[in-house]
Amino acid sequence: NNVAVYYGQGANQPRLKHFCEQTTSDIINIGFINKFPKHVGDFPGSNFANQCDGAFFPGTELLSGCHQIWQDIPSCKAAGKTILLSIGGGTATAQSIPDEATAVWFADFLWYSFGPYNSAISSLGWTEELAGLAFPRPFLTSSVDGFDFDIEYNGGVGYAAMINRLRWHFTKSTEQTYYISGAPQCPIPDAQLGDAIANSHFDFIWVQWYNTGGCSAADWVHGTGKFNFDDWVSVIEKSANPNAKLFIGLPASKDAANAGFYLTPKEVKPLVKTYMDKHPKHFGGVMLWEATAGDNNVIDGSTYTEHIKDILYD
Ligand SMILES: CNC(=O)NC(=N)Nc1ccccc1
Repeated sequence: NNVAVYYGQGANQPRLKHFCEQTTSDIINIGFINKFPKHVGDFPGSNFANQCDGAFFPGTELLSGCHQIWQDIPSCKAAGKTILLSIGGGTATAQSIPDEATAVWFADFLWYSFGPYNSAISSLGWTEELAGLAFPRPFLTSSVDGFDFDIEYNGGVGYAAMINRLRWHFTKSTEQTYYISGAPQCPIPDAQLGDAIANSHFDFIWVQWYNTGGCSAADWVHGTGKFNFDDWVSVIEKSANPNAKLFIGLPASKDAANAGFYLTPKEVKPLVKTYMDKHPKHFGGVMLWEATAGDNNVIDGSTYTEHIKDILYD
């Protein structure tokens, strides 16, 4: 079982390698690509909070000086971490995919800009003169292991096409395995990712069981509502990848989510044990929002993230 954490939006967060030097997290979602292309040829935009140097590729909202992330990804991969680039996030309230052509363009952009470096297609010193001729490399020669879809608004159309295009790129690249993951909210069907989950291949689904009362992890602990892990297993079994792994998404500290959703490690343990044992085939582990909050939430001398890791491995 794995611990997946989000990185990139933490308050005063340390650089990425701080988390790659720890044994606690296995999958790190770097968030976010928080602006989406409006049409073919348009660039997406990014935000990684205090990381990067504030410079953008000219004429875009895409950060160009993320030297810490560029430097740290190789050591993260060497430490056996899976590094995914997360698209969307809680602030992408006005983002959407207007049509199929833009979905394919967005997928190509992500692949050539953040996937395996190919000097024939992407330029390390991208300038505006190269627009339309070459893709930029925000993390320079470093590449990610796949893409996470944290689509919280205006979803539905376009994401299945985008993911299927990324899958096409994945099959062309035999040098390593690439992954697709998603972070739906707990109500079923998820308005934003339901269509994509049904029609394109996800490897990991980490449900945000901490934003919506009635189906949350806190509901299970408090004996309210209906925590719906079982129902999400059924969704996955009917999806384009019936073997996708299902993770329990949780807030890593009290102030990392809306009031009432945070659970202490003692409260989490029976929940994780119950569903790990009930669904051994689909249970993938726990996702935490987010890395820095978990690191700063020290309980009995261990971080929250360490407590979660221990619960999964005890
Ligand atoms: C993995 N994605 C999220 O956790 N998104 C999100 N909106 N989280 C959140 C952060 C603070 C308050 C409520 C939700």
